Amino acid sequence: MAALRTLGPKAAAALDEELMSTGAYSIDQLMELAGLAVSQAMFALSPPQKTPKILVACGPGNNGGDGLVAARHLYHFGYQPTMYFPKQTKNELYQRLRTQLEHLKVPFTDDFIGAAGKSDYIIDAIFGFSFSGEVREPFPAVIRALAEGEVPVLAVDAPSSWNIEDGPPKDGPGKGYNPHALVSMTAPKPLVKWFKGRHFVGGRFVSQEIAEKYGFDVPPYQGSDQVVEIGSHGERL
Ligand SMILES: NC(=O)C1=CN([C@@H]2O[C@H](COP(=O)(O)OP(=O)(O)OC[C@H]3O[C@@H](n4cnc5c(N)ncnc54)[C@H](OP(=O)(O)O)[C@@H]3O)[C@@H](O)[C@H]2O)[C@H](O)CC1
Ligand SMILES: [K+]
Repeated sequence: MAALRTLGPKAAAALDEELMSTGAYSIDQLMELAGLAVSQAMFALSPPQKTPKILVACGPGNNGGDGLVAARHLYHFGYQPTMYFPKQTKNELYQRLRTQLEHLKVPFTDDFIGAAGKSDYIIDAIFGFSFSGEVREPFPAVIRALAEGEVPVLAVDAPSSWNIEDGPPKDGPGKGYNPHALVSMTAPKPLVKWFKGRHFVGGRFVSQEIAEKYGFDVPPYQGSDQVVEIGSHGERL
């Protein structure tokens, strides 16, 4: 079966822009749908009875926002999330997402490595399609720990530190990082060519017309699922 078509970083950013302008979506809505999809991918990988303790690492951009939303849904699914969110922007949306978690008494930690050692699963919501260049502080040690750690990782949209077009870094903290699972938001990015783990697509709200305009495929979602599992490189299963 042919692989789903991929969406490069420029097209992915343009799609988000269109969804938020002529598409009439707000960023809050897109992030809520993305975070819900992440939480459903986590549930499909391993239910809370098996892996209750989830460490959610959030970066400063919208990839991190997806992680904040996912953690709230995971809490309601019965998991015990812990947040690592070292670089919070002043943006009001992120403050609200954080407050919602604080009301649920979801803990925030500054000690990623200590928390990782006590976790059953890690969600990597550090960088998505706007990552570029060398990993800057405070993230190199975190990315190194993801690359070298034993705890399985679910990456949101991209394994953080991977180049969106060219895949895994040849050196630096992300060298050798190949997470256990990936959930691509809306469509796989070109980096999936190098990905080896379990792979889901989420974002069940985009019309066929928009998918055609941007040159990607709407995957075969089932029932009321917000995610569908596909092959590592985007093949239909
Ligand atoms: N429909 C959808 O598919 C949706 C997907 N969403 C998610 O949004 C991300 C893309 O979000 P964006 O805000 O554009 O960017 P990122 O989160 O990927 O990253 C931006 C921040 O990362 C920092 N950054 C970038 N490069 C580096 C680096 N080399 N070292 C350290 N930090 C880096 C950058 O920080 P600054 O310090 O420079 O400000 C940015 O702040 C997409 O992947 C999806 O997960 C949305 O939820 C909407 C719907
Ligand atoms: K990520």
